[in-house]
Amino acid sequence: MTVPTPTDPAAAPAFGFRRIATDGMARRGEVTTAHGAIRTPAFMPVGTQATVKTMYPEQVRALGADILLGNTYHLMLRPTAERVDRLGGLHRFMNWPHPILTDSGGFQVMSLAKLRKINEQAVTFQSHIDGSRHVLSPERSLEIQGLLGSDIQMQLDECVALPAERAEIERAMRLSLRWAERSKAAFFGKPGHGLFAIVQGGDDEALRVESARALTAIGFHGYAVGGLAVGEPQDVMLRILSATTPELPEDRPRYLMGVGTPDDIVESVGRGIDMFDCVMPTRAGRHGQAFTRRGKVNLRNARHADDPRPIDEESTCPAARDYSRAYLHHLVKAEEALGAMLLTWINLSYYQDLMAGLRAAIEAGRFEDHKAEVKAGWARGDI
Ligand SMILES: CNc1nc2c(CCc3ccc(C(F)(F)F)cc3)c3[nH]c(N)nc(=O)c3cc2[nH]1
Repeated sequence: MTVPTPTDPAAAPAFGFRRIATDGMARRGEVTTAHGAIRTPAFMPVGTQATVKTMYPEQVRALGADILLGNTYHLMLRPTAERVDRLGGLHRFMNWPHPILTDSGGFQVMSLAKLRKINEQAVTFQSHIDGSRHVLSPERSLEIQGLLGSDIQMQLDECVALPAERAEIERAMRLSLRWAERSKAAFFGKPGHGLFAIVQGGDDEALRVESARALTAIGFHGYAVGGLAVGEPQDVMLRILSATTPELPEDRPRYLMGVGTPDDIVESVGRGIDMFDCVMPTRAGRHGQAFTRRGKVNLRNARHADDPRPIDEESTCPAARDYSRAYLHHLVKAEEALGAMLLTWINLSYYQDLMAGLRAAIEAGRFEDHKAEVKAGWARGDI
């Protein structure tokens, strides 16, 4: 195959980000990619194995999702990136003709694979599916993401779980910086496709500032804040964000990886984050939990057995409006598939409504008031 000549990612014509409004540190923006635009602040549903579990792609789109996440680690193992490429790429494969972001796979290797080893060159590991051996280097990760055809590609990085020794955090942060350089050199920026770097540095503000400044100097289409939502308390995450986002370019999107609860998202938007992903709305849905504007409801709880009310009669989502809590409770207890489907629908709908509300509030210059209103709703507790 022809070796693509690397281009400077910053030069790719159609990939872009524009800020429409700002309110304090909060930003209302729009990312443009080869497969369409992403309204920010944005929540990106997780589609690990080329599907958002229990949802049709048309449904996910109808809820207002502009972009989905796919996973290099899972898809390289099954069905393999080469097969997805032969079948027309991930957009065609999963019938999602809108933007897709893929993670680089390192995080999943460290949390899922067996016998994994990391060195300067790459991560090597054995598949959790069949034990086969694999090598994931910064270059191979981008080759896979390119074969999948994802619109936003992530550099390969090393994320350390917290708490961790400073020396360990520093080692992983510097390796990730060297891998960022190699990723930029290897990135073949087709028009409308972007490469994001990932800031590391654990819970150490000085290391975070060093990582953010070094990555900004290299130059990327966007910047993710990695190494968080790995067990640290919310106040630590927010302190790190407050130290990190001011060091990132204002005219590029920022993506906080793996975050989070509705409260995490509102607080992080207020600290200058534009893009979020989290398994919570989908995973919690499969476990019987509903996210609502009045807080979380656990439909496994017997108190719902005779409750004829829907989850939220004012919701535009049929799953939250047309089904009783008693019925949802029954489905969850009976472990019926429809239970997971309806609750996932409810949760993704709530997360997209939350993001739409934040976007409107920033545009109207009333982010702080809106934040207070949303938090008051969660505190009502009469759910
Ligand atoms: C849950 N907390 C968390 N998730 C984190 C993730 C994964 C994000 C992700 C991407 C794609 C998918 C897919 F399933 F939809 F594909 C699922 C999850 C990180 N990823 C990288 N590269 N660096 C990090 O430092 C990092 C930190 C993370 N904290």
